[in-house]
Amino acid sequence: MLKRFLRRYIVLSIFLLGPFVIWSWKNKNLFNYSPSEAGRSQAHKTKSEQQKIIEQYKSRLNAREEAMKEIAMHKEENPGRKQLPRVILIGVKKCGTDGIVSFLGYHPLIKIPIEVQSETFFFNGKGYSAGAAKYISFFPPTNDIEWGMEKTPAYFDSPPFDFPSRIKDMVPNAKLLLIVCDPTKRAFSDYVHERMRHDLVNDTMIAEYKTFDDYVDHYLPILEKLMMNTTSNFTTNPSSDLRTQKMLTALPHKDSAATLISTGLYVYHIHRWKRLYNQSNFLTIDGEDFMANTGKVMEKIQDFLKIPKLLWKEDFVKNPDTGFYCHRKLTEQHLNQSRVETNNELIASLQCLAKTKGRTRNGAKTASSKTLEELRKFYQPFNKDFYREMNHQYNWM
Ligand SMILES: Nc1ncnc2c1ncn2[C@@H]1O[C@H](COP(=O)(O)OS(=O)(=O)O)[C@@H](OP(=O)(O)O)[C@H]1O
Repeated sequence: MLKRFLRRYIVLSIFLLGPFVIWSWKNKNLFNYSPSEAGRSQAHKTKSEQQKIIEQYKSRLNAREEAMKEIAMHKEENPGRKQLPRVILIGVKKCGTDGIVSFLGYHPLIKIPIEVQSETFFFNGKGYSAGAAKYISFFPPTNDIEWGMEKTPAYFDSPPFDFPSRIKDMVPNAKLLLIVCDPTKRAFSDYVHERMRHDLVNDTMIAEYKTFDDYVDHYLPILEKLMMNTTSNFTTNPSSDLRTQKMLTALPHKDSAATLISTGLYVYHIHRWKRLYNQSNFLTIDGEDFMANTGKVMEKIQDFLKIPKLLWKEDFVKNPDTGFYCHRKLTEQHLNQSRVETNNELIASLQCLAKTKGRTRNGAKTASSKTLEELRKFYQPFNKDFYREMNHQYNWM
């Protein structure tokens, strides 16, 4: 069934998109056009150039609508059943996990457990001992072409040390997504999050530390000391440093507040996942890239999952008020717009993340530059090791 569906989608796409691909290659210079910002940067293009581009987009939109109809029909004939998910987003907390899962939720083949706001906390929660039936109960029914998905940001650095095998054993074929980000910014974001939680429910691990400066003043020396005593002493071979990996993974049980800093020591946490997962079933996303180029990253994720690319980069539009990308499905109406919409009209048409997202990254809350600098210095050698380990140059400061 899946093969038949994919075959029809591919044939339809080739039929409708083939001429478009050839045409767009020949007209590369026109390709700065983003209809999601229709009218905003079009002054330099002639009317006929704009018209050509719009017509090409219309063909793509038709192909997408046809694919959506196929999926809806397939869904009607095959309502599916409750089963294990096929995608799990394992973290990292405060790096954009909500953005990934919320935006993927606009894909008609991705099904997330809405009742628990997509977070099951199954593998690191009390329910784990209840087994697969309990886990399955979280997910909406899925058929052969649909993908159940959950995210629990704390999985990445959750104890016990063999935590990844909990997932691998129960859902052996699941694809894992991981989003990492600048650990200094992550730590501050996590602090603000925990502080808000404290103000709301009066129960968090950082209650005593009234400011981020207070928190870092207390905890950074503790972490520095712990890491000084590692065999690798800030450098060289974190993969062989099993003792440190285990020590860091056990930290949440000993002193959970320390995780605001220890979570960002990615190079030590990544190894236990790498032992079980390879590039075909584990995708790591740079959260800074996700924030700056949301649509591009969403396309990359669909490629990795090998699902039809029905979310396009043009479906993500920056909110001029917050600077964050939001979802707005491109339609013919946007292409036909005869005038530039106002900011208010634009904002009203966007599907953005909840207001609890975007507290620190857009500068609404800031930390002292001295504290941030101290943290940056601490993370620097570990970041470098992580870049080397991942064979990717992340541009974190
Ligand atoms: N599109 C978009 N809109 C709003 N916010 C965005 C977006 N993309 C990434 N982010 C950043 O995501 C940060 C929250 O990360 P998480 O969703 O992983 O947080 S959580 O672990 O689920 O609590 C959140 O961190 P804060 O700025 O500290 O609130 C945002 O900076």
